[in-house]
Amino acid sequence: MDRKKRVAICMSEKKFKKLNFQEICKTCDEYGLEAFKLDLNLSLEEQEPFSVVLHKLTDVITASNEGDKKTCLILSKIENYIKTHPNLIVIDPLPNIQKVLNRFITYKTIYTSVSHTENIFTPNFCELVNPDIKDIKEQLRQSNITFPIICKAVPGHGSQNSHQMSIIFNESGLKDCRIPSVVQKFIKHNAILYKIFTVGDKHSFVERPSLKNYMACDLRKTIFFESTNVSKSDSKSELSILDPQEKVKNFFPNPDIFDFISKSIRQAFGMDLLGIDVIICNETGKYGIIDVNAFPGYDGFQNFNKCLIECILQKLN
Ligand SMILES: Nc1ncnc2c1ncn2[C@@H]1O[C@H](COP(=O)(O)OP(=O)(O)OP(=O)(O)O)[C@@H](O)[C@H]1O
Ligand SMILES: O=P(O)(O)O[C@H]1[C@H](OP(=O)(O)O)[C@@H](OP(=O)(O)O)[C@@H](O)[C@@H](O)[C@@H]1OP(=O)(O)O
Ligand SMILES: [Mg+2]
Repeated sequence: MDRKKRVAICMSEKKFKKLNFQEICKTCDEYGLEAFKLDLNLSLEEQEPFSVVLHKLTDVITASNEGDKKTCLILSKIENYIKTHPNLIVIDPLPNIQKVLNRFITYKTIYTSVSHTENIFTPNFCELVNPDIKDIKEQLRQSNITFPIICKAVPGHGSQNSHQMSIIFNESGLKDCRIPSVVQKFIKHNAILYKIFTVGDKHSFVERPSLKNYMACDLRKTIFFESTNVSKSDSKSELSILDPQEKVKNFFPNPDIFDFISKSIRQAFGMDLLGIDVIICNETGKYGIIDVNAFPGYDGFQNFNKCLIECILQKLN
């Protein structure tokens, strides 16, 4: 009898726990596959055979991008292994993961692939590399970015400051821009965020809390915040409470547009496991893509394990 095909899974212990590795093993077994934890500290050859690598190596790749020597060696080992085993299925391919690790590249990729359509956009953005305020003002002008702006760390995943952000309301706040960073125009969206979770050709979406309708203001001080406190399913941030006197007209989300966004982003990034953050502009009703993540938490995605294994099987066949 043929041996079961083996799926090598490689991620942080924290992610293994969240994913519930035992459950994944069970589902794999039901579908005729065998899952095991790949140990990057051992030789990969020693752990053969395996046909698929399923990973969340965003933290490893980011540390390596940032020059950490030990992590560079680990990453080279796996990259060389992939190079010499062209039939190995890697979910998702490492070069494609790089696109979501740098927010500037992420936004450029969205801009050039999906944002030309009528209802979908990515808010105007630019990369800041020079702390000179005159230069920052000029960059904002050239990129057509008006206040308020949101300033984000360049690495979107895995770095210590990936999730530290600020909202800047006026020119005097520009001194608070972290350098380097990516700046994006703030879009008012009635404090509602939609997370589209994609697994291969399937997706679903959930509603989450988000930032309230901030407006430009000459006197207002910069707000610094941790994005991890704002848009989780149980977040109760004071930054999300709409002004009581504000009358808001909510747009009902259109599942067909989410379907289109999921397909377009999957194609543009060449990835199967994606989290896509979308807000609906409360003035135009257009769908703004503000963030793309590799292998997100999938909190609220029904039958995730089954969809994941079906996605793997599709690639194997
Ligand atoms: N351009 C924008 N306009 C308005 N609000 C925004 C914008 N960009 C981000 N936000 C708000 O800030 C939050 C964090 O932004 P973003 O998703 O880029 O951060 P992140 O750290 O990459 O998040 P994640 O936890 O998804 O990895 C969003 O959930 C949303 O509430
Ligand atoms: O931990 P959570 O379930 O919140 O998942 C978050 C995930 O953390 P994890 O890797 O531990 O799963 C984050 O990855 P890192 O930036 O930290 O690499 C990022 O993808 C968030 O977008 C996910 O939040 P979501 O978009 O799904 O709400
Ligand atoms: Mg996000």
